[in-house]
Amino acid sequence: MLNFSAHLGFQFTEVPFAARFGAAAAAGYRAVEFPSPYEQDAGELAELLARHQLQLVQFATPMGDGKGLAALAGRKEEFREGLHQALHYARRLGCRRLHLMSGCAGPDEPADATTYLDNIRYAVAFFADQGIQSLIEVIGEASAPGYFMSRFERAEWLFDAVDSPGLGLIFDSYHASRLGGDPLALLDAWWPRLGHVQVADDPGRHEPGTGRLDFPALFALLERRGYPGWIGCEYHPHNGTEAGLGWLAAYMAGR
Ligand SMILES: O=C(O)[C@H](O)C(=O)CO
Ligand SMILES: [Mg+2]
Repeated sequence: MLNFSAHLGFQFTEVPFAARFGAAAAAGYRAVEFPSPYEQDAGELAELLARHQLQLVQFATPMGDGKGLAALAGRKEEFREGLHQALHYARRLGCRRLHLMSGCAGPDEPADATTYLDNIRYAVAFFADQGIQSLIEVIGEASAPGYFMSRFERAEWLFDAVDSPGLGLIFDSYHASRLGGDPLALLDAWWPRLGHVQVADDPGRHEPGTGRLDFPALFALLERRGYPGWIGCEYHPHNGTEAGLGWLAAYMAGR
């Protein structure tokens, strides 16, 4: 049976951030994820996770003022300093996966492959020593203009160059579909490097079942492969988080 994690940046936004932990647990989730814990005190977050018996599945290293820093030529020092802050939170929160976001290039913010590769290699080694897996995710430019890690071809280049089990892919069904690929074929091809999965339907980025993606087939593939990890529910609820959990109840009932 597959395991699902609530994405607290997308779901349960009807209530303030601290209340989302209890709401997710009450809805049956045993794990959560959200990109940035740094505005909250690590001790308070640890207490919320413990009180609601939730695991924290993954979060991102400090993202600067946007979607990360790893490929930004002028921000190498800031990226590397951020790894220490991320490690502090990961240890305190018992989290074993960290997302290294590439950042978005802009007119005054150059990004390049050499900076990115150096930084990813450095971070993968830094976290692997601590038993933490580093993750990258392909996010299309339509969702994040200028995002450096915006194509699966580029991810292939990165994985070949880094060549370490300490690096895994976040496969996000929505971005995979938006990029024009066949999400099932992509998921299958990326299986050996899979570190985490996120789901949302396309179009709309709402609940599974609201668009054209074949989630029964996607879940069957993950089950067949014996996927041991978590599936983050990174979608915008169409009509309220709890009202939109029917797809998950249906999946659970079918197991
Ligand atoms: O944009 C995404 O899909 C990422 O997973 C994300 O939100 C990280 O902040
Ligand atoms: Mg995602």
